[in-house]
Amino acid sequence: MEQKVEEEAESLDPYFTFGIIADIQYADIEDGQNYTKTKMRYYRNSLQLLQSAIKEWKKEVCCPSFVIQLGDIIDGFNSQHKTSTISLKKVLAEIGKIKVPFHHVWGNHEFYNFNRLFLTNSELNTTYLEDKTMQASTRGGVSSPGHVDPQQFYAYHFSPFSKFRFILIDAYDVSILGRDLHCTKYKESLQLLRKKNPNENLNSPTGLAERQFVQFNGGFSWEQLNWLQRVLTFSDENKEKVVAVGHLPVHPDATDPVCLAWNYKDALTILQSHKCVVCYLAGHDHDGGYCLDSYGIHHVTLEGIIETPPDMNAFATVYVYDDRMVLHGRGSVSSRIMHYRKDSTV
Ligand SMILES: Nc1ccn([C@@H]2O[C@H](COP(=O)(O)OP(=O)(O)OC[C@H](O)CO)[C@@H](O)[C@H]2O)c(=O)n1
Repeated sequence: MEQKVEEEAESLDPYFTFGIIADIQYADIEDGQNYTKTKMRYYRNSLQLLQSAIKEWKKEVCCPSFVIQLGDIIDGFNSQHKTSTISLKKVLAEIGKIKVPFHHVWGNHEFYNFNRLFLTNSELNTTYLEDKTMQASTRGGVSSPGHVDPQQFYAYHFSPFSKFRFILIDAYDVSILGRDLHCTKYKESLQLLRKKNPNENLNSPTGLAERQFVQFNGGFSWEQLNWLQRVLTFSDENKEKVVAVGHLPVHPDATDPVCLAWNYKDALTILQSHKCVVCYLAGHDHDGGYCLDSYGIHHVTLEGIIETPPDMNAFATVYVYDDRMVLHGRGSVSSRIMHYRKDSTV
């Protein structure tokens, strides 16, 4: 497969290419195990792996047009060590060494370190890269970038090439992470989480029928889902191909169920009801995952940098063509050829 992917990627000129990387979770602390003690986490080395991914992307014949950082850029331990700002600066300095735009997704570790107001005013808010041409018709109710209300959600879309659109969605819109304790969304999220998870430790999935209802996950508000509907309707009508992106996976066959978004079914139903959608990219589950759903949408959950041993790596370059995307994985990321669904628009 590896050789075929490289041959595929080099044989034709792609429309454009882009990089993907997930769960860097940098912290200047000793290596340690994950909560369940099944995997090592290499907190310092994650910065080196980011560096080598950037070197590789810079060396590519066709330099990526942009990179999507799928969330959890620094680890929650930074908060305890009071190193959140310095660690973020270090990671962003590395990212600054490649002159292509990074689109940043927000994951649970962003909220362990920062609140929404901080994130909104930080370099991790990349809504300035959004496509403004259809803003008025789709963004309804959401303030313009720079004045984003932290009570709202962090979601936007952009079109890097004619007839292709990427939509970043906010899987912590409904969540108790990052929200002010007094706001309605926090109170409603806590109420929902407590209803679904009777454990004293709300991070524990023990005994749950719906294992995704843990504190380290979140979900999508109806306001955001309606916005998503409107963007996808535009893309259908405009005969575009859409790649949706979020920190949390939305298909149970592409992840350990404990990593799914709370109301993943609502998001999935919407994505599947629009023939423009060809792919969904996520992070969060460090083991990674993949499935092609019954509607022909490719669900890629990218392996996490944080649990990737120092002598390996985990990132990818995606080559986009008229009939397929070729994902060239590095290290623990499998390469794959992802043909578009037959009914997708041309
Ligand atoms: N069974 C569990 C699992 C975790 N916790 C606590 O929840 C917080 C978040 O966990 P963490 O593993 O750090 O989250 P990641 O986003 O890095 O990884 C998500 C998936 O696990 C990856 O596969 C943390 O405070 C844990 O201690 C818990 O209490 N009980």
